[in-house]
Amino acid sequence: SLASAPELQNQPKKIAVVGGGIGGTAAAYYLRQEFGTGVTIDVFEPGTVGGRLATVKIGDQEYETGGSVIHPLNLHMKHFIEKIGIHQRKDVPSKMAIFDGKELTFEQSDWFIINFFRMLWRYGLSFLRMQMWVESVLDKFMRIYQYQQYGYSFSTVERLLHAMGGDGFLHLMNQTLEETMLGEGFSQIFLNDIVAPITRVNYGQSVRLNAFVGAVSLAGADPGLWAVDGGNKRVCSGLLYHSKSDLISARVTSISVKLRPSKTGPTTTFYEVNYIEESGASHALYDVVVIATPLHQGKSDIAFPGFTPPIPSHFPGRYHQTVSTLVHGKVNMSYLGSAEPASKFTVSDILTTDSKGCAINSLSSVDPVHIPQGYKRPPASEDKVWKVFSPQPLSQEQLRDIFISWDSVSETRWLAYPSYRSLHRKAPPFILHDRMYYLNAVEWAASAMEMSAIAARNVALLAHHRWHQEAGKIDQEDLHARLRGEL
Ligand SMILES: Cc1cc2nc3c(=O)[nH]c(=O)nc-3n(C[C@H](O)[C@H](O)[C@H](O)COP(=O)(O)OP(=O)(O)OC[C@H]3O[C@@H](n4cnc5c(N)ncnc54)[C@H](O)[C@@H]3O)c2cc1C
Ligand SMILES: CC(C)=CCC/C(C)=C/CC/C(C)=C/CSC[C@H](N)C(=O)O
Repeated sequence: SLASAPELQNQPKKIAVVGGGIGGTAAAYYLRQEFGTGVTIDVFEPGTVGGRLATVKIGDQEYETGGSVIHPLNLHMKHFIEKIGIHQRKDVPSKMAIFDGKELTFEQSDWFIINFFRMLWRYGLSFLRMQMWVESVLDKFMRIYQYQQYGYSFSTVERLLHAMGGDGFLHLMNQTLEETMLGEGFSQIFLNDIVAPITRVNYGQSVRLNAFVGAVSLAGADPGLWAVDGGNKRVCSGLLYHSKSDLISARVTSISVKLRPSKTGPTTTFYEVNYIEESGASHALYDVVVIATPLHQGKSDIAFPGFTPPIPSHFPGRYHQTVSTLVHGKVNMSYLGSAEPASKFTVSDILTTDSKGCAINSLSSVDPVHIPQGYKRPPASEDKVWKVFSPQPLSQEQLRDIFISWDSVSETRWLAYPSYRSLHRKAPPFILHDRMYYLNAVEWAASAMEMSAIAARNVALLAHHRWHQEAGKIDQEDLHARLRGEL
């Protein structure tokens, strides 16, 4: 193997990270942590640092148009903001409603006790049982932090999931959320009324996505979600700065292996990264490469000529389109089938059921990325910013249905996350070649900021252990039992 060549026993001299989203910048941060100050880390990013963490300006304020909420137990994201010295956005209490394309079928009250009894009346203990099920998945999920703390890494997404939750987690990847929850005794009505609206707002997909990403989606409706003051993408620029990496504003077009004689005799292998920057095409040699962008149609187009076995530019499976439309205007209460006066309507998140009449996945009143002192979210009677998630761009007619007036519309068409409909096809590997790694393989388990951060730490550890031939830190079984009592 290339990693066993004697000249590789020292530290690598140059590492390339392809992609400057949360995955790539977190990888740069953890690679610096693993390999120390002697290595040069170049991060290639042709667009804005942040990738799918992005904001748009409306009036004088910025609003999140991509990844927006972070779970209170997402420990890497928490660690990043502490390290960078930025803060959580001030919390503005939110209120949820469910819309079936004709009317609001559920509206959260300001009072916890009223919500509790409404849910109990309609769905018995299903709501509480669902929270307990998600908590049990999260409990196992949290094991990854201890494994990573001790330096353990995994060569595939399946091994990583297995280390967290054993066969049970692999089983979640092979079953739909619908099958799993029906099997756990939840009713089809509960799935249609409550679970589907959550999977629709969070992944734009039905309850027939795999049960692992389904659980992550339900966790995305937990209380205590947070965001970063000034915009989530600040984490990416902060990590880039802290990792002391060099940002190269360029698109990588191909990566191939190059052999070079070394001073000591034996030939050394490098990766030649070809890229296009504003001034034209260029290339550079690296010891280690981390790909931190999805290798899928429409997401990136990187050729890997000359590898045996071949590395595809595009792995099987496709990314799901979610269009995020930010509208500054007044919502049309009669579109929501509501007779409530707009001045009293303070719901912030309107989720939708999987019914024919519903062209949108969600409609949310959004707050700016920085919450000014004394800020109160305006009621629906006032002009404010709404975010619509839909599978297709909204037509003028749809806009006229949903809003009575508006003065700005900003549309972002995202190839947002994998289409999780086809059940567990094997995820792509984390290791593409001896010293070339693929972070976004993790998105086939679930796509979320924290998932990219976990994969970033995993590939940095993998790169380090494989460079130094520390096989005992890769793909170890029974870590949970072995580390019990260690922390
Ligand atoms: C609308 C939407 C809402 C979401 N909401 C949430 C949420 O609330 N919470 C949550 O946790 N997650 C959410 N997500 C998911 C989350 O945003 C992603 O999982 C995460 O941002 C992925 O980060 P990444 O760095 O792995 O990939 P990306 O952010 O896609 O970064 C990849 C980068 O690589 C660059 N690139 C592509 N090709 C090349 C090339 N050839 N050379 C060099 N660079 C290249 C791209 O420009 C891009 O910047 C949401 C996603 C979307 C789209
Ligand atoms: C990875 C773990 C354990 C938890 C992450 C939970 C989480 C924050 C999931 C959200 C995933 C996602 C793709 C959300 C998209 S929409 C977000 C928000 N509702 C919005 O309207 O912007």
